[in-house]
Amino acid sequence: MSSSETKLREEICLIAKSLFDRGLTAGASGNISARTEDGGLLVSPTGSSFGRLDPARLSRFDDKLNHIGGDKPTKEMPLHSAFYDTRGDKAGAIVHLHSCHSVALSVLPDVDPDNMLPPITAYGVMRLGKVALLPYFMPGDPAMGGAIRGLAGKRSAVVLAHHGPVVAGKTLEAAAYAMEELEETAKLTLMTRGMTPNLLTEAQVQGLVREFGVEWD
Ligand SMILES: O=C(CO)COP(=O)(O)O
Ligand SMILES: [Zn+2]
Repeated sequence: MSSSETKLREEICLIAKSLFDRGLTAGASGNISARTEDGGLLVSPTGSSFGRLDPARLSRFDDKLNHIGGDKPTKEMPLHSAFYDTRGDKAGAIVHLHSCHSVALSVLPDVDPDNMLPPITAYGVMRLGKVALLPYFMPGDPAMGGAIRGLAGKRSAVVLAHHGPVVAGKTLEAAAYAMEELEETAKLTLMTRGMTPNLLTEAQVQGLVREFGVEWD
């Protein structure tokens, strides 16, 4: 095994444990994947806990998405592969969690499905762009992949209603950072709901879009 793959396996498990330890996903929920140097994928096994992923047991796929090693992969492979297929180089890793505030916001009325998070903080806008709210699907339903494909690669982050957020990043670290901003922004949104908070203005949002190349179309 290449040293970069050994390093990536360790990074996946470290980041997953950090997310789990801070309560961003509980029990055996969530899944994570990252592109390997040879164009394949490393993926968390189905039924595994983010608190105890084992680098040696991660599911390994080749560049044709054949399962070539490790434990049985997450049942959300169609979700992950839809992001990789539609976002090209912009998707080097995918993180899916069951994060409390994101899920709470996903079930409230009057949430804009095209842009579910109000522009409260600069980092929320910078790291996420517009976040789409997708309808409910049963966990493992391959139709989730179809819903992601329907976004045509224009969104790096979505929330599945009654379920949880999914974020694609260029790197695993970028995907994790964006995921943390998503959950923090959902929390701030709930904390300030009904209080008519001041939001970033359209001009301030557009300034971030230009300066940081945020996807906002
Ligand atoms: O979050 C999950 C389903 O949406 C967890 O499923 P897996 O254990 O198969 O990854
Ligand atoms: Zn899930």
